Amino acid sequence: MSTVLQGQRVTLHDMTLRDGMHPKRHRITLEQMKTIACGLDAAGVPLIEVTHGDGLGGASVNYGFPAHSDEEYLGAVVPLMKQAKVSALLLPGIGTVDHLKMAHELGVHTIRVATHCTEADVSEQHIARARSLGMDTVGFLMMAHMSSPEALARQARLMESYGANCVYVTDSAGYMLPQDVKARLQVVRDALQPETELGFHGHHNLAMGVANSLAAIESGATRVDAAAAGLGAGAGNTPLEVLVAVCERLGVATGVDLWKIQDVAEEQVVPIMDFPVRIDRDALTLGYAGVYGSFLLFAKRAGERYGVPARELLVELGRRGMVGGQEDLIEDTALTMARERRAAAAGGGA
Ligand SMILES: C[C@H](O)CC(=O)C(=O)O
Ligand SMILES: [Mn+2]
Repeated sequence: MSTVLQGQRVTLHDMTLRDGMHPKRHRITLEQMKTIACGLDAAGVPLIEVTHGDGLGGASVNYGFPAHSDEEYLGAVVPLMKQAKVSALLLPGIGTVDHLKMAHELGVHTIRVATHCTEADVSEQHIARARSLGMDTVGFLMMAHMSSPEALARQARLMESYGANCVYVTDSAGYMLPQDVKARLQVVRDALQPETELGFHGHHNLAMGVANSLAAIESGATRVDAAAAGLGAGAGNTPLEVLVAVCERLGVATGVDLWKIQDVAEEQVVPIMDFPVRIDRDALTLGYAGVYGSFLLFAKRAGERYGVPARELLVELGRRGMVGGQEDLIEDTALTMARERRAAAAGGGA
């Protein structure tokens, strides 16, 4: 592998302060946000995402109320950055064009417009507006394991046609194996204009974060997402400090200082975790069953409330093919499963 990747350059995009909001229930404090962002900046991380875990405008009953508004987080972090640029995620329907304008006015450099992998058409106005504002504009195709490489390529081309200068293949469930990543990225790469960048966002539910990121770089990705200490939904994102170390061994240039990023992970990120972000049985089930990463805590809570093991609930969510935006149906499914279990128990006793 080293001969293939030697001499390549990749832009690492930090997720700690956005995807990491999921395991923090969106309650990272402003002080934590600023300290970690400054640590990432000093370590040479070129791009840092900051918003509610579900992107701009995510503050709601459905997705969870954050400790601070997107404006407060972005307003606190952007002016402190010495070299890093800041990005914001936007899911059309949750975030609006007004949120996009607010982020632009606060100095956000990159906007990432995220849709389910079959719904790129809902990103048109947001991508077009971001591009007209001169922003680095990224299309972000979530739950990409649910689409064939060819179907994904058609959606990627739509995003490109709206003005995206980079398109991401997003393994929201941490389900993909390196062969799945390669199959998709190679076809998407071929479908896009050569000047359009390709990106990959991984989750570590099957411990494939680093291997999948390398498969993505081999397939032409020039942007890869990762989080310090892996702080992200499910078993977390690809651990940034590990990816930096492996890239260095392979001769892939990241511009990130390995010792400094290790220290950020160890001294600033691990201490703010509410629980160890690791591959426990429920996070592993997300990856195994192909379930949206941010459903983890919802499933644990609903499982406890209705007496249904989270693992069984997650398997059922996977079977039903539930996708981001259907968070309210998790409780609904748990209720149905609890009723069925009661009925089965009563029937068994009769
Ligand atoms: C809103 C999601 O958390 C976006 C993301 O990071 C993913 O799909 O993965
Ligand atoms: Mn994610």
